[in-house]
Amino acid sequence: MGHLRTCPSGFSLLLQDMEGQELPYVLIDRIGGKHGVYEDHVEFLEKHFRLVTMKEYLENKTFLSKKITAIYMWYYKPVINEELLQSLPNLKILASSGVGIDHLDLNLLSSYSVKVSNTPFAVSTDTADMGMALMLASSRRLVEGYQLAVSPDTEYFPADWLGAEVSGASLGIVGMGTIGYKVAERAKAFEMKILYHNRNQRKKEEESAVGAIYCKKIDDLLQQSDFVLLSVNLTPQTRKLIGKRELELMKPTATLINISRGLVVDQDALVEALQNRVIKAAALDVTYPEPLPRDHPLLKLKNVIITPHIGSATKKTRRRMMENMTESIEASLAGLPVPNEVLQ
Ligand SMILES: O=C(O)C(=O)CO
Repeated sequence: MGHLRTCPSGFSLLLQDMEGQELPYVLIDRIGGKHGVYEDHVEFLEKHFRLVTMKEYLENKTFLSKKITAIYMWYYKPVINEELLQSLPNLKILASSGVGIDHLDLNLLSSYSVKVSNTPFAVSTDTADMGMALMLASSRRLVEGYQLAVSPDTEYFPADWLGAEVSGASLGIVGMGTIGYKVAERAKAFEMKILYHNRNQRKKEEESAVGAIYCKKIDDLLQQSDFVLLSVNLTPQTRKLIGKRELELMKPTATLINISRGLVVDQDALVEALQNRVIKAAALDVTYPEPLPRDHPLLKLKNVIITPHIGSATKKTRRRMMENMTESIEASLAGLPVPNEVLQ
């Protein structure tokens, strides 16, 4: 007899009747703390899986190594290496939180016949919102404004304290995937002129829905944009995509916004460009490393705002990511097509 199990996001699986059967053993790094699975997700996860923390696994490796069939990778942990993969002969799937997969060696995982999933659709709306938040905060100098407002000896309404307008400005989106497109939808409401650069041109109807103009050459986008927003995946092709040359092509009044990965930008070149006012400002949700060393020059510049990689950090989105990861693991272990499988 089978029964229908419905996950909260509506994905349904016809599973074998599990009554009396053990739940699948799923390896996690830890519960709570930095990188740990959120404590308020645990009740849900434990209805589906027998969670095994790394600590528990290392203490009882002989028994657990054959039992574990999935890894639930919450924010880059546990770290996957050959030694771990060799020790898990029955591992079928690694479910990774978030959209980026640059922290994974897909060739290595596939050589152990391990499927990989991520959660691209769960994170796209919040990450696009974050791009807009950074653009607005940087152009209207919110952080500096807050400091001015709370300073004990400040004078209000200083004549030289002016920001730049977002409405009506031009926005160049580098990487027009799901997140980039959602940024464009938001920017349209701000009456921005939208340019984009992408490996492939979007369909005409998608372009006209947001009024976006395709730039086959990234240089054209860089030269024309008041704001350049990076929403590309980090791959060998996009590593340090924005370097000295590209920064010099940008307008001296332009702002660079990065919601993708720190390594898409040559950070030394960025520091130099900001110090020498080659570009006006930067607003970064991502850097390398994360966090930056406390004495890093980017942390000292007034024309930079930095947030701690919080693109998808809202309660609902993190919950949806966890549900998506659960669905992918269950589908894989049931031999069904895996939602959000990362195909090589
Ligand atoms: O989902 C990801 O990979 C993110 O970094 C979101 O900010």
